[in-house]
Amino acid sequence: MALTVENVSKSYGSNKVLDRVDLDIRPGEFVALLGPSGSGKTTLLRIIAGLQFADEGRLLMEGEDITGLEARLRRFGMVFQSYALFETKTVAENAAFGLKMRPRATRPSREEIGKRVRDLLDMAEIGHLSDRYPSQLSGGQRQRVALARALAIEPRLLLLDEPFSALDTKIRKGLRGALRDLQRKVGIAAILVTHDQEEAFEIADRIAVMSEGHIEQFGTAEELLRRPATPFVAEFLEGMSNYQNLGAGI
Ligand SMILES: Nc1ncnc2c1ncn2[C@@H]1O[C@H](COP(=O)(O)OP(=O)(O)OP(=O)(O)O)[C@@H](O)[C@H]1O
Repeated sequence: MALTVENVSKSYGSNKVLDRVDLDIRPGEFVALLGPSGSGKTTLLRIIAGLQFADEGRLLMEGEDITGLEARLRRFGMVFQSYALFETKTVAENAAFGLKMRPRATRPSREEIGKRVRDLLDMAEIGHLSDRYPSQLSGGQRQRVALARALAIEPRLLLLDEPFSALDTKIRKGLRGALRDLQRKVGIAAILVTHDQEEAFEIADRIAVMSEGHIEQFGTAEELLRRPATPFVAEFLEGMSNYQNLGAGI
């Protein structure tokens, strides 16, 4: 397994927001955490990222126990809803940031950084924008920069929290394919938080449907549609029964 989440629980005061969550992510797999607002998706992702810590349970990355490891030592790439680019740096400088910040011993040479950044920007189809500043980009282009920056550090895992939710529907749909292609090419496992059923179905290999702090069912789109494990899953995915017609995933 790439990542194993084992028996993770988290409470805020008397509010239990995660209740004994288990999740296994295979190498190279794209997993979506799908559920309504407040179901605990972001909390689970933040615990995986090391930005918050579980009250109970363990996290294993490639067999290594990372439960107490601080975020910056996990070597995970992260993309959030807000673009969080450096406005005074160009696209290429933004993408190179994580690499340039590395201690000298593990930092690639300037030439290697330049090449890696160029390759990633090309893969994200924004190579022609490398000298622009964020203010000169569209929302979709900014998210592509954020994605290239997250991947530049050669992360062990890519974490995405509603990365497209601030964008309009048409751009969002275009970015789904770009994200999936890029993740496949780079070949690392990824976890996407979304409340959008269609987005999860289109991008993910497997989907964890969450409700009230636990995982109702974890499976492929086909498994979830054919054999919903609970009435909640059946109801939450009700509108997706014609998904085959969208032509992806299953
Ligand atoms: N720092 C916090 N302090 C107290 N309660 C919190 C905190 N963060 C989250 N919660 C609560 O935990 C529950 C789960 O929140 P979380 O953000 O993980 O859900 P979500 O499924 O990601 O929802 P959304 O799609 O709205 O972001 C919610 O009831 C929320 O109010």
